[in-house]
Order: sequence, then C-alpha cells, then structure tokens
Amino acid sequence: MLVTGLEILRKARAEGYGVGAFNTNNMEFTQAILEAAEEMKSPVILALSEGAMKYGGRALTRMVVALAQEARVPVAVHLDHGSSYESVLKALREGFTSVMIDKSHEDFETNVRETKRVVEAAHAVGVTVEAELGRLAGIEEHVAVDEKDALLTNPEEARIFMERTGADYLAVAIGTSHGAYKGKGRPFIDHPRLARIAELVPAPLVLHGASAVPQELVERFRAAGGEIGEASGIHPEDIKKAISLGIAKINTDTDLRLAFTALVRETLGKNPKEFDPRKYLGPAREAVKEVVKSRMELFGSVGRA
Ligand SMILES: O=C(COP(=O)(O)O)NO
Ligand SMILES: [Ca+2]
Ligand code: NA
Ligand SMILES: [Zn+2]
Repeated sequence: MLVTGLEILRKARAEGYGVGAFNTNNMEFTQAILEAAEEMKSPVILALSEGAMKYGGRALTRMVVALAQEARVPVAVHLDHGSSYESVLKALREGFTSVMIDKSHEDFETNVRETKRVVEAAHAVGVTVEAELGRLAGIEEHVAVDEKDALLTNPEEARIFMERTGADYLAVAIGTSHGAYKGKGRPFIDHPRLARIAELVPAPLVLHGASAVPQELVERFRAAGGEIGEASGIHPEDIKKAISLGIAKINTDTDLRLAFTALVRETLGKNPKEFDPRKYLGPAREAVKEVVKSRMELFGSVGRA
C-alpha cells in the first residue's frame, strides 16, 4: 500500500532497523524492487531522481505510484535530491508520498528558508519531507578537523535546523559519498558524530551514498566488458552500526546499476544473435532483485511490513 515516508521511517528508527530507498528509472528496476519487498515482507521506498522523472516522465511516475498502491507491503514513492520548490511541486502533483529538498550546498539560512517553504507545501497535502544538512563528500580519516567540520553535519546545527524547518527526516553527511568510488579502501564513517546528531535529532536520519560496491560485482562487471576504475563502497558493518545509531533510510543506487548493467553485458556477450530485449532485460531485472533482497537483509527490514 502507498504510505508516506514518515510512516515507514518513524517505525524504523523507533525499532532500530533501516529501510532501503532504491532508485528506479524504468519498469524492470521498479518490478525488481517491489518483488523483493513483497518476498521479504519488507517496507520499501521507491526513489525517483529528477533525472529519472525527466527520462521516464508520466510513464514512469504513473506506473510507480500505481504499483505502490497495489503492493502488499508499505511503499513510499520518493523524490530523490529535489533541487527546487518547483521540482517538489511536480512530484506532489504526480502523487509522490515523500519528497527531498536538497539545499545542503547553500548557506544555512538559505537551506532553512527553502526547506521550510517545501515543508509547508508538502505537509498541506499530507506528504513528508527529507532535508539535508552537511556536504556529502568522501573524506579521509586524516583530514584536518576544521575541514571535516566544513563538510560533515554539525550536530548542534542539525538540531536547530530540524526545529526551524519542520522537516520530517534528515540526510546527514558522516563520510559517505555518491557513486562507485567512495574513497581509498574502507571509507571513514564518523560514527561518534552520528551518535551526537541522533541524540539531538529524534527524527529518522538518512544515509546517502550508501552502496557497498562489492568487489565480486565490480569483477563481474569488468569480466562482462565493463570498464570501471578503482571502486569501493560502504562496508556492511558500517551500515549496521549507522542503523544502530539512528539511520533509518539508506539510499542505494550504484549497486543496482552495476548489477543490471553487468547482466545486460553478460547476456549480450554470450548471445550475439539475441535481439529480443526481454532476453537481456529479464536476467538483469533478476540481478537487481537479488541485490535489493540482500540489502534488505543487511538493513534488518525483512519481515517488518
Ligand atoms: O545516495 C544515493 C545513492 O548512493 P549510491 O551512489 O551510493 O548508491 N542516492 O540519492
Ligand atoms: Ca546535497
Ligand atoms: Na533522498
Ligand atoms: Zn543521494
């Protein structure tokens, strides 16, 4: 059933598990994510970026909202990294039940003002809001403290920010970063900082850039003809620890993309004569479903629907 992001995330934070927010751009990803959620009896968040909205248009948004309504588990349809008030209004018009306004690159007062404006509009139509404070950027452990403070979320600022904006959940910067290369070796995750934020912010917390980028998947991608430089993701133990400290929403996009693309490359490579799209999109869909199921097991959301 279609529910708001807060309905899913409030329970997750209260009960100490995480819920995956998985990005989708098409039918196959949407089916894979929802099938995984129903098989695992797990709540789930379907995330569409502005790029996905542009790529898929109403074919995508109408499909995602309709399938979320029919799903046998709680599903929120979420705008990922909304960059403007107008973009959020479009998502609200399409029936989304969760919207992110990402003004973390702006100064504090601008972020507060823009986020507040989105909260008023979204709450007026019963939709909940994700905001962001801090700059997502992979950092090395030895980085100077003041530079860390410039980048990562300041706990005291986070408290004030949430009180002033009324946002429902908060994306924090504690060392993760988007994409397939999150830093040399095991990225440094500032757990003490997260613990401090969680003490001051009772709202569910959100972790962006959380893909694991598992080596076996990277190897499979390369073996199938894919080219990717040194790749590394967030260690599963760091995800579990972050959840125990207050992270309730975990964003995963890169892992799904790698799995899907590795399988398309593999299938096409093995069958040069094949030109029925179902024959190479189907196995890729299954690969995405397997990644989603394993992420749900890691997050502890299995059986929580
Ligand atoms: O934060 C993400 C996804 O992060 P990844 O690149 O680590 O999958 N989407 O908003
Ligand atoms: Ca941001
Ligand atoms: Na998001
Ligand atoms: Zn993100």
